Amino acid sequence: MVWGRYLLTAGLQCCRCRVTCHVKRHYSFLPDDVKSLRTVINPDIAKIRNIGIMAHIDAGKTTTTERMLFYSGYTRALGDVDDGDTVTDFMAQERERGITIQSAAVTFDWKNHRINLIDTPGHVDFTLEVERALRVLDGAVAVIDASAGVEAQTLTVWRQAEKHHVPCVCFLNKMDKPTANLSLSIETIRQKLKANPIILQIPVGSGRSFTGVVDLLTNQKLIWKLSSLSDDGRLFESKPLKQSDDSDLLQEVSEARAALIEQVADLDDEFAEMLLTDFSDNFDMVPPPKLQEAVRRITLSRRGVPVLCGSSLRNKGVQPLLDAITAYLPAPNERQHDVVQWYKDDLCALAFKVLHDKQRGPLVFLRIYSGALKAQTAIHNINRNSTERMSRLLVPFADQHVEVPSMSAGNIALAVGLKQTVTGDTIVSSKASAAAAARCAQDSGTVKKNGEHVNVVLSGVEVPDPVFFCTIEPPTMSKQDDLENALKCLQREDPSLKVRVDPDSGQTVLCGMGELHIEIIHDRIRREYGIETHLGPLQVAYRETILRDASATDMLDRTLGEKRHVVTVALSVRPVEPSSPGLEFTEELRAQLSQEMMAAVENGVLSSYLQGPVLGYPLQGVSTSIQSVNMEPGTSPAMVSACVSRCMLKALRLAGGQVLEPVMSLDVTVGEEYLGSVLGDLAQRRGTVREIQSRHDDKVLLAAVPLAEMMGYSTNLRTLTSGNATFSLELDTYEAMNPQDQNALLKRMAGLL
Ligand SMILES: Nc1nc2c(ncn2[C@@H]2O[C@H](COP(=O)(O)OP(=O)(O)OP(=O)(O)O)[C@@H](O)[C@H]2O)c(=O)[nH]1
Repeated sequence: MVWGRYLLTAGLQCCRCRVTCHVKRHYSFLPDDVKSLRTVINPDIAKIRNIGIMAHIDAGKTTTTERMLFYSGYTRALGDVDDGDTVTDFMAQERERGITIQSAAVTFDWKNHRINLIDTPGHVDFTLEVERALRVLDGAVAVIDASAGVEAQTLTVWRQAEKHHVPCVCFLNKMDKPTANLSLSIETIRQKLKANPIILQIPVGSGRSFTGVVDLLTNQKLIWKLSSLSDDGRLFESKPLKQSDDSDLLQEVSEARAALIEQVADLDDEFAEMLLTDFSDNFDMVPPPKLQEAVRRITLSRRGVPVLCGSSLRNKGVQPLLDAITAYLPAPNERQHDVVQWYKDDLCALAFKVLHDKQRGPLVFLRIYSGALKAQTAIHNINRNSTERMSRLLVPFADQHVEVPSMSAGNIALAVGLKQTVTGDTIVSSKASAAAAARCAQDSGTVKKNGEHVNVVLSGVEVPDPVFFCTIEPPTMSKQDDLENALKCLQREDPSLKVRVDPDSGQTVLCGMGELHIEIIHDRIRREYGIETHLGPLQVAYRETILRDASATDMLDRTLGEKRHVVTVALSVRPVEPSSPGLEFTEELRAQLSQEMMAAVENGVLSSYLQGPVLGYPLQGVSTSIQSVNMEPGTSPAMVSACVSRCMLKALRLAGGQVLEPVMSLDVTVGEEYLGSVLGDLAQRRGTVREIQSRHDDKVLLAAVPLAEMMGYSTNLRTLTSGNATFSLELDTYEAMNPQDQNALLKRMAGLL
């Protein structure tokens, strides 16, 4: 049986209604024709779309993904986030909490195209997951709640997509809500995302009577006549707009289509020229495929963003969204990736995610940029300078995996057996291949020779600094090794989780991106590794800086065994902008010191930046200038480092310390009647209100609040507003604490409060 979408043209007998249809009806596939996972093969690269879905929390990413899987024939029933039975949210916590934590890669086919789709989490604690996904994707769908317009997290993710030059399509979801507003949503795309929306569809009906859309390219009306709430929306009518249709709709469509043609002509010279040459009499006669090609060029160059609308939950508008993904978003070979050219047809892949599977060990998600990956072969990891063997190769289908013998460029694959590879590593076929690529890069003359591997390694994923930390203890000392192993595995999966040992207490410390992040890690250790751990109180990752310039000198004279080590150091420290370089040597010193001694001095300075003079938090905004380093022959680099560190401590103490606290930007959307209580609560949390916006009956509160005051905020907000508020929190900046607050913190830390 052929799968894919059926088109029953006028006059054919429709298999569902058993009557002769006079309109075109579209089907995703026949009712019992569920796609077999075994049919996964390597597709033509031009037909691959590596796509991410990004959005604000609760905008409907998971629901939309589920509908895509269903309409493309990979699932038999519609998953529902509210019932906890979706395919992509497969971790136990995800099902229980109804939110997406880990990006699950999903592969499916739509109209002869292979779509590799990554469902990305909307919660700010998991921003790194989004960043990782964007690094390896070629295009993205931004799902926006049409009743809210662009919200905070969409903006954050959009900026990340811009950074990686990822072309996007917007899907205005939840058009079935009475408060859905197309023009408001479009305006927020313009205002907040600073993007150029290209409206490709006009909704038919609004709120509960939203029944479908008019496609402005073809003037076709796509209507989902759902007979009941359980109707799955596979069947929809597609018929041309007629003069007998509602006159307001006809007028709206005519104006929107004219505006679309004008806008596309403004943005695309080729289209403008064709319009003036061939259709100057009547622009409206321009053939839909020509319009589509121009919209594609505009999308790929990010001069504009196609906008579609629908309601995933009510099963309307998802099939046209899939069509738009294949029509407007780029194939892998239409994207430029930094170092890939040097590998030509040799393998070059990026590990962008690691998962731990109890049976199979680490599973590494790889984006293949060039060449092919074959099961049961050795690969070379350039970052670790190691060669390891890949036992099996899988195609990820949410929590199921289909085994394949090989995968070609443009695809996303899951490798089994790679024990050393971590997120961000570049994988090639052999050491010789990496060397050949390096030679090729150097011969081209366009790349400087700055280190053996630098030019041939794909840029990895930026990991933000964690803002929260807490101690973690196993139930008994006998479980310490198990805990260390669990944390090692979790860290390989999640580079935003940091683990360190407190030098004073010897306790293990977890550092994460937020309360929820740490809570989830704690939960996973219990569920997946069977260890009941105890978490200490959650603490804020403060930083420190200095208040003024200061200089110091120090001398170290120590005899170890037979050897005498004598070194004298003079240096000065000064406060600078956080982005300024943290260490300067005079020209004279550069000439005088060997490479080894320079590195030893640098070590001494950098290690003292890890512990500030006030409370021992890492330092930022400090620059050190080394004035002199004099040593007697035979002095070891370790002694030089030790002397520099001691001297730094003196200088930093003289310079006076200042604690910096992380300040978050907070967005709260709340019903108007609860605004007063939310504002009152914020005032008690040292919050500063920046703006209060109106959105329908809701208020959107934008504020800055110190992270230290945000512990337990979600529970508190829920109580204050009886569950009628949502919020998002994002690190904004580090700010100097005022003397009163700093004193209170010092006392608290000393156990005096
Ligand atoms: N009215 C309406 N509700 C929707 C629609 N799509 C999704 N929802 C509801 O919105 C809520 C959030 O949907 P999800 O699909 O979990 O959203 P998400 O963006 O994946 O959420 P996170 O994974 O937590 O970021 C659920 O209660 C859905 O039932 C829609 O088209 N209309």
